[in-house]
Amino acid sequence: MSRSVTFIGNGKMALALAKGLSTTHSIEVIGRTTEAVERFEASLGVAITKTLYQNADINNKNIIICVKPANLSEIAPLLKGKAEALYSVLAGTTLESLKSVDAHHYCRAMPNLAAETGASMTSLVGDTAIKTFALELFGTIGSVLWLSNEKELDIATALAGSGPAYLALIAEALCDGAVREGLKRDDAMTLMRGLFDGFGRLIQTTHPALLKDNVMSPGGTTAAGYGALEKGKVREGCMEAIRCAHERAKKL
Ligand SMILES: NC(=O)C1=CN([C@@H]2O[C@H](COP(=O)(O)OP(=O)(O)OC[C@H]3O[C@@H](n4cnc5c(N)ncnc54)[C@H](O)[C@@H]3O)[C@@H](O)[C@H]2O)C=CC1
Ligand SMILES: O=C(O)[C@@H]1CCC=N1
Repeated sequence: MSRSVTFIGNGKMALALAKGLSTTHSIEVIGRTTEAVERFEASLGVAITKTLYQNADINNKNIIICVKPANLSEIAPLLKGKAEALYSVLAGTTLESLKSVDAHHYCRAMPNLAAETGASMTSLVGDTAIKTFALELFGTIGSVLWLSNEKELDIATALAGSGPAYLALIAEALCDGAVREGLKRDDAMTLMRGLFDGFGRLIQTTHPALLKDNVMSPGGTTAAGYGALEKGKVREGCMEAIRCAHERAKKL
């Protein structure tokens, strides 16, 4: 395996990305403790190069930084050498502030948790000299979209970065509703998973408004349920979720 990536941080996002990338790339993880990087390797199920911050040399490497935004200033001085490229998944953290880590090129990426199944929707922005490489790297773990500026990336964070959590709320609530009506929990979960799978495919080629029109029969069940969603202000709630998440990204 000739291609390699180095992760800084060993949390949920690093693991999801490493799961998606480990079939095509060799993986190095820089972490705080031997136990943490060993746990990471065990969860990944693939042998990795395990490095602690005190020994970290990022010279000429492709780095994906996956720590919390607040940890960047603490970590930057610990990294020796000049990276080939620094890819950051840190929400709201600007390209300018990434320069506290020495690198030839900088890129912000906003993947989501579906990276672990090779189905992330990842937005990217940064140094156009590495655009092709970045699109290919993150293309390994799903779909990619290169955006024009960082403001757009912060909005993309609210939509596709945080999005799995919003859809999880809908998924759980729909199951709860079915259970309240008397369906067994396991059956409700099976139906919900099948629903999301089919919907995920349909929405690739059908506009959401048309999809809804095709499901809703006059005076039928969908119209009754849809009315309840509008009464519950689900549409407004979704738009507010994006606004609040975007506001938060700007403050991180
Ligand atoms: N979880 C998600 O779905 C997504 C997360 N992100 C971004 O990924 C980054 C990591 O998030 P998660 O993996 O969810 O969080 P996490 O809490 O699972 O992992 C954070 C990791 O940061 C490292 N860390 C924490 N404190 C540290 C310190 N003081 N010094 C050095 N390293 C430290 C540790 O390796 C820890 O595992 C965040 O910046 C977040 O904005 C981006 C897209 C999606
Ligand atoms: O909640 C967060 O801040 C991160 C960024 C996108 C998903 N999780």
